[in-house]
Amino acid sequence: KKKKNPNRNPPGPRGLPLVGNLFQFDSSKPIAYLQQLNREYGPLVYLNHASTPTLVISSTKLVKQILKSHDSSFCTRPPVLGQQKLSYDGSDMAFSPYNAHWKDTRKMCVLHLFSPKQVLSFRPIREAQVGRMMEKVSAAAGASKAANMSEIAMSMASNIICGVAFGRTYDDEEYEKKKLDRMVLEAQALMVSFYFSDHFPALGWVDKVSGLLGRLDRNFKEMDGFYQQLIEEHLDPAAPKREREDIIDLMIQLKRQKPESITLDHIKALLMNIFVAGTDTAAAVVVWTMTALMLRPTVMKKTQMQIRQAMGKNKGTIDEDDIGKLPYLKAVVLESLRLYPPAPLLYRTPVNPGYSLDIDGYEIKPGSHLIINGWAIARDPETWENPDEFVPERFLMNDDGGGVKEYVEFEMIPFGGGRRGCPGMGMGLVSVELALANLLYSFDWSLPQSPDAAAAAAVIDCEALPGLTMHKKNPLLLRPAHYLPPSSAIM
Ligand code: HEM
Repeated sequence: KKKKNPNRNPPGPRGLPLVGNLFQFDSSKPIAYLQQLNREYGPLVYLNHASTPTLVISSTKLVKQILKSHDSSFCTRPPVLGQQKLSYDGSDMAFSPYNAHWKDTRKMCVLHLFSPKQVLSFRPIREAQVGRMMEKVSAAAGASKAANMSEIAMSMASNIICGVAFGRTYDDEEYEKKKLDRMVLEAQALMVSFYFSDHFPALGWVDKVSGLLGRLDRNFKEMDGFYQQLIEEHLDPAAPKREREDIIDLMIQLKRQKPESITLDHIKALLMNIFVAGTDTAAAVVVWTMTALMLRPTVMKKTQMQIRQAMGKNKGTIDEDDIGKLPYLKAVVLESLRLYPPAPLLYRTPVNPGYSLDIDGYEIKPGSHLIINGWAIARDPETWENPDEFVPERFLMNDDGGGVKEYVEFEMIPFGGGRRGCPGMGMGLVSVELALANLLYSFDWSLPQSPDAAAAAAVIDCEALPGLTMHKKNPLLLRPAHYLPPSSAIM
């Protein structure tokens, strides 16, 4: 085994005394910052975040070492104050440390909540919400107006999750819905905020004085009240019967079977995960895929042609049974997930704080935090031919379609990997494919006319907002035109 620098850290930028590289990390543009480091120092970069050694990993070869060979040692999350508070101190799955609770919760979710059978049982919710989305787009087309696809995709994804999680959907203008959206957005921002307490425990008071802890507390109480009310409604024997079982019903049944291991806080924390991890990831995939296609008219044409040929002119609405007949669309979604992963950074730290690891000849110190840069990994030139080009064909079995190849594990990681990989992948993918199939089948798309060239360019630029999920910064405003007469295009 080669030992390049047994006693030295991997390469990285010089830091300042005490704070190290902490304040060099540009959290408003994390991907651009990490890409710059990758270019300058290679696929393994060392950063000193106050006293925490932080490693940035940007190649398939290295990510395999972590998520495959050393997964059991690196499947816990670094503790972050905002995430701990909003997850009821790790009573959830996504931010829980790797422990017996996480193992039980993960098993329960995989077996009962996100199983293929359960995902299938939510199919009517997805199809109904995609239908509502199509009505909105159709109204914009009828009025020859631009549709705000960022808002429309978010509303669809959020209504699917509300239906799945607690059996309710909302109108966009409803007060409750606006309140929920605001709370979830605030929670997401608080989860990635910078807390002095995380890096300099002695300066924890700064978080209090700055008002951050107050905001965190208020958001927690608001969200907690919302979950509490939902659970009470589900427990109320006089409540009207719901059409189908939702996640809260399933959790209540599981709690009855195992009252000692499932508490109300566990149910609430898991609801938080489903809102935070399931809503805007799916919306972001729809928006980035439409953006990618608008930037590449030839691929857009080919995708629409393949869908329209496979579905014929009288399909009306594409349903989930049809998706298997659309290999090119599936390849487009995979290529979009490769180049625009909505959650591009994965976070890990050793399960055992004393654990040290040798990566690529460097000894990684105990207690290090790892940032796995999925954005760079999916562009690794050692793995991909023309990595920066959008080529859906790379996922097809052959030139005539003939089926879609699965991507090779760790060559791209849009759903993460190893034990902490996304358990909602099946549910997320099917919603995204159904939405895109319908949008591309029924409408032709163009950019809104704008006298302002900069505003017009922003519509399909690729600037992203910072956060756990990478959203397009400028809303995607597109003009839809009915490809078929409206009566046959809409259910
Ligand atoms: C297309 C949509 C989605 C994408 C791209 C996505 C992506 C991801 C990624 C990158 C991770 C981190 C994995 C890791 O650290 O290795 C993750 C974790 C997770 N996702 Fe998803 N996700 C999607 C949809 C969903 C949905 C619909 C749900 C639930 C309804 C969900 C629930 C979760 C949970 C609970 C975790 C945490 C798992 C753990 O820490 O054990 N996701 N997802």
